[in-house]
Amino acid sequence: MPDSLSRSAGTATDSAPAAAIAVTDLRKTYAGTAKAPPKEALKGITLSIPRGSIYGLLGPNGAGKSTFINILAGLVNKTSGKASIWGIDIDEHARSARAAIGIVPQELNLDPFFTPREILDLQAGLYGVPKAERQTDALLEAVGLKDKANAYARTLSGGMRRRLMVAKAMVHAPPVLVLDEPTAGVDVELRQSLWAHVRELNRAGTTIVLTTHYLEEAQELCDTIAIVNHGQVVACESTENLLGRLDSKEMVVTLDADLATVPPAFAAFDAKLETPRRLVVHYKPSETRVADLLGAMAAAGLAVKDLSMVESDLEDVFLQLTRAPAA
Ligand SMILES: Nc1ncnc2c1ncn2[C@@H]1O[C@H](COP(=O)(O)OP(=O)(O)OP(=O)(O)O)[C@@H](O)[C@H]1O
Repeated sequence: MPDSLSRSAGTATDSAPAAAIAVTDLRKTYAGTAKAPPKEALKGITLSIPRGSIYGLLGPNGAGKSTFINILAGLVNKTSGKASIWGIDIDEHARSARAAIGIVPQELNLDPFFTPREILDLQAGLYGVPKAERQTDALLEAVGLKDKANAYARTLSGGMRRRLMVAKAMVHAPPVLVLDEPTAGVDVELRQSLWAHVRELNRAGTTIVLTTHYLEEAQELCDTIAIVNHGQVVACESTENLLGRLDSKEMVVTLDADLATVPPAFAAFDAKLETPRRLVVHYKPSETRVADLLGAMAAAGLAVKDLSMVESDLEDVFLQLTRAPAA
């Protein structure tokens, strides 16, 4: 096992890589069948997921999120490109790379006749974690299932099962944990408690990658968001910046008289003259009030005949980025 992995998730050392996951020009084309043509699911994804982050991977159905995760998990063979997990190349050191990642799949595939303790022990056995190093009780406690350690999995609620899945993905103490749609079909209360667990794991040093359809979930949890559409990254920036796109409104002003140029007072507002009588101004509602803009127009001697506002919200941004037809 490479040195870079010989540490627990909670004790990142200087030798730990800056990127928990790094992929370069990752491509996947699924082979066609007699009935279906080949499908290019990933069209050259380049991403660097910072160590210690909670990273959101968003995209509509069929965008390629599962393909991306399954390549990292070693479940799907990439067509081309490079990928490394915790600095370990998935081609050169497939086993070590897989040991650096824990995946919580969408489906709750737990054996109903095993108890949480047995399920975690079995999983630890699969990963070759020596008995003395197993953290079964600590993990069960971390996901709030200590008092259910010996209950049959079939008697656990949906939320408990999902938390057990998280613990199962953590038995080999991977520094990177991927949660695939962790709260699909989960009620609001449970969602909050799952989020709290995810934050706790992250505070303890685990890098979290989350795929979700819920913008609200990504907004709440993730420090960085990548939006994938048709197998391509269409946005990748801090959640703050992405939301910053929302703190943006457009005011379209119809004037009474022609203007030759944009008045200097509006240079800071990315103002444009669409026509000599149509001035478009962009502003941040958090910083600028409409009344101030109108005041500035009056001061500049502009007679406003009519005005309209164009608003955007996170959903608009997402839809704008993901509704574009495939290239
Ligand atoms: N085994 C496969 N064979 C052929 N095509 C596939 C296969 N798996 C996925 N695809 C196709 O590749 C594209 C990407 O699928 P993928 O499951 O990665 O998307 P996704 O973003 O995870 O979607 P969802 O949000 O619905 O889970 C889709 O068009 C899908 O139909």
